[in-house]
Amino acid sequence: MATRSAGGPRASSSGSRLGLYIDAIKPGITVSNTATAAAAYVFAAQPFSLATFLGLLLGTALVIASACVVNNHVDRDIDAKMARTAHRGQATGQIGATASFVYAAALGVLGLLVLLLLTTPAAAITGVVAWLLYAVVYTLAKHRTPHAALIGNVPGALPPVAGVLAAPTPRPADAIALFALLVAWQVVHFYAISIRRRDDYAAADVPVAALAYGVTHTKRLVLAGAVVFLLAALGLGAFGSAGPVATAVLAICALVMLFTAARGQRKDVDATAWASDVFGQTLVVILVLCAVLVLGPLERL
Ligand code: HEM
Ligand SMILES: CC(C)=CCC/C(C)=C/CC/C(C)=C/COP(=O)(O)OP(=O)(O)O
Repeated sequence: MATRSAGGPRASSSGSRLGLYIDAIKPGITVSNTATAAAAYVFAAQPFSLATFLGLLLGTALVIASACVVNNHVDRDIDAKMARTAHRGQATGQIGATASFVYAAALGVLGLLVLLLLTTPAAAITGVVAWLLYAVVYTLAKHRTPHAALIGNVPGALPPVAGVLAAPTPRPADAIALFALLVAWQVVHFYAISIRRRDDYAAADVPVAALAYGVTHTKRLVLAGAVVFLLAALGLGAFGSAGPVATAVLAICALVMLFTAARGQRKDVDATAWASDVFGQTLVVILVLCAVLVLGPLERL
């Protein structure tokens, strides 16, 4: 039977107690997902309200952080077996069940209150739905099926939808195109990760795509994700509020990812190194997407 210390440095700490609690909210994921919500609000809000923007920023960050704490608690056994996650406080046993529960509840309740008081009911409801999908549905599915990636894709694509819905007059086309962009982006992002980290996932018996379908098939899914990203970028220009410059920048990002994805289909390419390149590119692309959304309104002046 699996024990929490197997494969992980149970006795070692990643730093101070505060450091462990910061780590427990997955700062990279919390910050980047919050950024997509905030950027989508700037893109969609006419007129812009600073109070709503700050409420969305804080409320979304707290709700995502809460979901990450729950996920880290449930995942503590598998996290202890993966080199990338073995240092986490819940995996090492330094953050127990009660502390996780209190921490997640405090973050979640505060986040929901901030969203309800400072944004719109639709944005707050989107936050609750995303919390349930990530903290409960994805987290339970991750251990059992490779389709978990597609389930996790939905909450990952909902923060920009919350951003649009926090605007005074949200445009459905913006919400739909941004949702599609994020879904496609995550296909590229996570299927590349599943290849790059496949040994880690194998050690923890997590059935990610690269293990369940094989590396060759997963590479094709990465390529498909890049194609859909291009279509969604064009859709944001054709049906949503993106101007020609914003659309062109996103299309260039899509073409770069497509080119890299296509290069990786060759048999002689080192799959792990290629997947790491793709992963790195997704991080640059999400930054560019946020910048395009923030600067996009300038094109409409
Ligand atoms: C199905 C959805 C997703 C899954 C399964 C997923 C999974 C992961 C994993 C496993 C890593 C660590 C990769 C490594 O170090 O090799 C990672 C990193 C990262 N992900 Fe995702 N991700 C998803 C969605 C998202 C979304 C929606 C965003 C942002 C909008 C995001 C942003 C990041 C960032 C910034 C990192 C690097 C920083 C960090 O490791 O914390 N991810 N993701
Ligand atoms: C408003 C709200 C709550 C939105 C949710 C946004 C969110 C946290 C998206 C991330 C999606 C995701 C599946 C991440 C990977 O988790 P993982 O458990 O596979 O990552 P790990 O292996 O690093 O623990």
